[in-house]
Amino acid sequence: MVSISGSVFFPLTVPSCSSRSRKVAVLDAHNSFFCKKRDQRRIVVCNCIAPPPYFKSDGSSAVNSNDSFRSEHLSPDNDDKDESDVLIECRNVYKSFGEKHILRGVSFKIRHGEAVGVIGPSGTGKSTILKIIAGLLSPDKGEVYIRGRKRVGLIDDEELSGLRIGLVFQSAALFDSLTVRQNVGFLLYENSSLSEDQISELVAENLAAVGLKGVEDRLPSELSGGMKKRVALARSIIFDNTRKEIEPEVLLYDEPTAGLDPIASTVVEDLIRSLHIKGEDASGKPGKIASYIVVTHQHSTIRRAVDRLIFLYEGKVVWQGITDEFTTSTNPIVQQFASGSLDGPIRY
Ligand SMILES: Nc1ncnc2c1ncn2[C@@H]1O[C@H](COP(=O)(O)OP(=O)(O)OP(=O)(O)O)[C@@H](O)[C@H]1O
Repeated sequence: MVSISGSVFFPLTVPSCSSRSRKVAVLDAHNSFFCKKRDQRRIVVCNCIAPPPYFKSDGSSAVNSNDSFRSEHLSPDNDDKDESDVLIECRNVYKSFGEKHILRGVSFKIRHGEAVGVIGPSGTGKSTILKIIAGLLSPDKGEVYIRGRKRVGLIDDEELSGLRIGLVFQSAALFDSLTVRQNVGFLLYENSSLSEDQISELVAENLAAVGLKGVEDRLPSELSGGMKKRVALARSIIFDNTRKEIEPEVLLYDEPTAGLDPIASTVVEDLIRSLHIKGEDASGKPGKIASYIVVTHQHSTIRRAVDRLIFLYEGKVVWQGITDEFTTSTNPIVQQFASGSLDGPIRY
């Protein structure tokens, strides 16, 4: 799954072992497709490379990732801290669309083991920064480092850095004409040499991890909104487990609970937690996600699904803090956003 300038690339044809597609489709903002030769651009969402030695065997970091964020602060990062567990760093990132200057010097770090929320008013560039981290957009200025290696191009760079980065779209972005099995196993049908049976087994396992069983043969239209999001999560976490390497993975969630009722939101929030290495998935296994970032507007998601918050406003990080500080902060921007007040520095 690769996107450039707002277009998302997906393999186009229905996956089948006998005829692995050599084409990818470009899904534009209006969900229309056109074909593109796969060889023009490699599709990399899940590459499996061993973690560096500073990760413990259980996948957790040897370094306590949260110590530097015990108190809120405006400066994006604590530079005195050990850098060895930094998975992603945005350094002074700028991005404009035409005359719209969206990101104007965004800097932050995501460390191994972190669960981070990115919040801020609408249109402030939250989804844009996720796409830049995922390698779907390139910054106009500034750098993104993936495990200390500067991203030079777009998504292919992940392969060099040994970090799988998955982006879970707000809309779930499932293929309507494919079954749940084909949607979840999509990249494996396309990119692995696993047999259909092996892929089916992995699909069932990953659906179980998100609390879904027996839905493999259904079409997306036969699922509720919450189920679709869970299928999208299963698709994000599935990988070829016959490869020997253990891969750390970062998941980027773009408004995962938007449009869900409060209970369905809670289900998805808990699911996000359970997929994290500090959690346990629905089938009782430890989660596989090393770190994740959630873009959200929902208070419940802020409270339930993340430990640390990054507040974007007018193209910059204006506040960072642990989740508990969000409602007690004396920062007027944060206070206004947390209370939903019309009075304050944020103007609509
Ligand atoms: N590919 C693009 N081309 C032109 N403008 C874009 C593109 N992508 C985003 N924008 C614009 O950039 C701005 C920031 O968009 P973005 O989706 O990152 O904001 P956001 O903070 O995630 O907003 P929201 O909370 O409403 O989802 C918006 O004004 C949007 O219209």
